[in-house]
Amino acid sequence: MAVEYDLVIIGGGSGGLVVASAAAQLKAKVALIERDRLGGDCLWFGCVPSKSLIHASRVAYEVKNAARFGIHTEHPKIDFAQAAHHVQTVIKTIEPHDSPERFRSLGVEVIFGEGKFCDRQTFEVNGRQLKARAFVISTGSRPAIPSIPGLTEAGFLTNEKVFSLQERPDNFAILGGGPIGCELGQAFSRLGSNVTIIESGNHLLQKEDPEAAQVVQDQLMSEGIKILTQTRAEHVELRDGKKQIKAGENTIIADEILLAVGRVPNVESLNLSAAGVEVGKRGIQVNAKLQTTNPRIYACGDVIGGYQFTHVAGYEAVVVLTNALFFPVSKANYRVIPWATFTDPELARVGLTEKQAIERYDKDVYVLKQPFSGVDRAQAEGKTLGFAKIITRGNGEILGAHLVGPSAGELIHEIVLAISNNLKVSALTGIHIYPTLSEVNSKAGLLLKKQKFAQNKWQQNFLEKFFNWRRSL
Ligand SMILES: Cc1cc2nc3c(=O)[nH]c(=O)nc-3n(C[C@H](O)[C@H](O)[C@H](O)COP(=O)(O)OP(=O)(O)OC[C@H]3O[C@@H](n4cnc5c(N)ncnc54)[C@H](O)[C@@H]3O)c2cc1C
Ligand SMILES: NC(=O)c1ccc[n+]([C@@H]2O[C@H](COP(=O)([O-])OP(=O)(O)OC[C@H]3O[C@@H](n4cnc5c(N)ncnc54)[C@H](O)[C@@H]3O)[C@@H](O)[C@H]2O)c1
Repeated sequence: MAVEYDLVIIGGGSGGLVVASAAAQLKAKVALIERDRLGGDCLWFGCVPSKSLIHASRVAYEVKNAARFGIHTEHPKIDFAQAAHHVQTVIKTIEPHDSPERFRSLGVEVIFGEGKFCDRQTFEVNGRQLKARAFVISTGSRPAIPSIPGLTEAGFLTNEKVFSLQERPDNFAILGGGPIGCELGQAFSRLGSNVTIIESGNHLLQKEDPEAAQVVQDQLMSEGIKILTQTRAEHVELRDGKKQIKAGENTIIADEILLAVGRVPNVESLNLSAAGVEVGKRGIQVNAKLQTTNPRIYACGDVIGGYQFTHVAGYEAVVVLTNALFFPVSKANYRVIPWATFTDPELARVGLTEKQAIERYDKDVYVLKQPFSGVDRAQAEGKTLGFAKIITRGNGEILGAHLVGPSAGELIHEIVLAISNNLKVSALTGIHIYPTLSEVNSKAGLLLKKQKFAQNKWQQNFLEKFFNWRRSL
């Protein structure tokens, strides 16, 4: 059956934009359907605004704490509206890269509208029926809204509204202590809000190495953030213009509530059943080739409910691109997926946790832990909190790494490169520039040999005897 398009992409965010631009540059006929603005969560309500706000708040913190370096300043006066303006300026500067004009100039037909599938090969939008050889669903996710009595009536913020605030909430309650709750909790606190984070799990950052997560949790608490773990908000009530949250034994009075309790996939309006596309608990079901249950329809990014990161959506987009345009032979490989939470200290991870490694390799697991306090550059900058923890096997195979400390999100890439290329941990021990923070990796890498030597009594005895004998000659 003749079709009008090689590819129709639904959703123009981190995943969809990569597929659209690459496919058009490969001369395929491509339509990109977007119901709102191109750019997706990352540009408008996610990575870009959050990292911009975090930067402003970090400057405030550094100024406030400059006296330890002999730099005495007035207590910083925080103009929240100007910090919010910085956030919007960064978005505006990056936006042209994701603009409809740019995509049209690349040859993509950009269609604004919210459509739906009519059958397995047709998508209808703005009254037009688009037939394509293949489709890509990259409609992302939205914040999960827990059903808490009184919450809707009292009002709440999500990541879609929080970056538009022009006034700092004096008392700010955050439900959820994942990456959004921790990053924004610390940022708002450093900009002057009294922050309370309510987390149902037993510690913040549940997906991280617990010891590394504890370093972040302790730092947030030391900055004055109130953290309630193993606690859920049960009821919210608006009283005298304030939101009163009942959570276990606690009553929290807040000017604003931010919801950060996870995500749900954007699938409802797509009429996926007409196309034979099945949706599971976390999102659209896909196989390793990122084909849905209709093999001509692919899906990538947050909507499939896997690793919900911009760089993963971009990676999956490339797998989808080659499969959807040519032959479906490419498989997504999630062996080496790094990510970072941009709190201060940052927390970055790749690969297995210690617990997962022990479950898989039992006694053949070594934990190489190097604190930042042993890195001279960290001392010079007064940034000694945290550590690098590299998990290896006895043969030096790197199973995972957890870095918590200054610039952890940058430093992890050396280990990512090593794991991706199947390099042993000894590869990290090559000459590193002194004094740099990246010495944390080389110092951690050296620990495998040290630990093995410390365990090897025979080798120690042998060397002791050898040196005794040589001195006696
Ligand atoms: C506060 C916050 C901070 C974050 N920080 C980071 C970070 O630092 N690093 C990182 O890697 N990730 C971060 N993320 C996650 C990242 O934003 C997402 O993983 C990424 O945007 C997912 O890309 P996507 O293409 O799947 O979805 P999106 O980029 O959200 O794109 C989906 C697009 O589809 C459109 N759409 C939805 N439904 C329809 C429909 N029915 N029809 C047409 N169009 C539709 C939407 O309008 C949107 O434009 C953050 C997320 C949040 C919320
Ligand atoms: N730096 C980054 O890369 C970055 C930053 C922000 C967000 N993200 C992405 O966005 C996703 C969503 O972030 P998120 O923080 O909303 O979700 P999340 O699922 O990662 O964390 C949500 C937290 O809320 C807790 N929770 C769930 N229900 C609760 C309830 N009713 N009361 C209290 N706590 C509850 C969970 O235990 C969990 O710790 C992340 O998983 C990540 O993929 C990435």
